[in-house]
Amino acid sequence: MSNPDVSDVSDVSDVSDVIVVMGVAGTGKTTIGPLVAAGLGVPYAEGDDFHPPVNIAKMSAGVPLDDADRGPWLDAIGAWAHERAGRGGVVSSSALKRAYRDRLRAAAPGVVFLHLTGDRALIEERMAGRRGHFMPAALLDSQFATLEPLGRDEAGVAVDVSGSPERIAGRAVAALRAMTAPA
Ligand SMILES: Nc1ncnc2c1ncn2[C@@H]1O[C@H](COP(=O)(O)OP(=O)(O)OP(=O)(O)O)[C@@H](O)[C@H]1O
Ligand SMILES: O=C(O)[C@H](O)[C@@H](O)[C@H](O)[C@H](O)CO
Repeated sequence: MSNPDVSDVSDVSDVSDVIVVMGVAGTGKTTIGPLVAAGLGVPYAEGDDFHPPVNIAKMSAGVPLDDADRGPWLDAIGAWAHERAGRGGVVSSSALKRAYRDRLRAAAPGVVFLHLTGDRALIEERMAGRRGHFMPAALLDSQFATLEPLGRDEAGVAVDVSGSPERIAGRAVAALRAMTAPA
């Protein structure tokens, strides 16, 4: 099937890799991540929950995080990924720079990235419709400016975020299964 729905794959639960759902703010990590975790039969952790309050306050005030702000947050996510190694899990983290992904890989060497990619206009529109979230859409420029897409040597897949969450998650699970299947 060319466009599997996530329900097609939700009965299989043998993925032992830890998946980091990455991408700019508003790309759908919080929406798609739990669906991918359900499809793989593994637990989901929300990356925003690992931020210290000072980071949330900074973003709420419209100020982008810098490398120093993101360090302890990445380490907390890396610790979760390490703890799940060999048992599987899905965790969200913007992981915008390669150096941030290097830091996550240092903590959890087998980690695989799922990059949710999308058109800036689409993501901005979705962010504008989001209510009660600390992240202002005004920070989207800095998110795209900071983003370094996956390199060819980085374990991971990129999935476009057009369409329904179920369709996106279905494509993501299929792509992850294809790349993590034993040779
Ligand atoms: N495929 C989709 N179709 C329609 N709306 C979507 C889709 N995916 C996400 N959304 C909506 O877009 C908004 C942003 O999605 P979400 O909060 O999941 O992004 P995020 O990457 O987790 O953002 P952040 O990094 O800022 O926490 C939400 O209001 C969500 O409901
Ligand atoms: O690296 C960053 O700039 C931050 O982690 C953000 O990406 C937020 O976590 C998230 O996007 C807010 O909703």
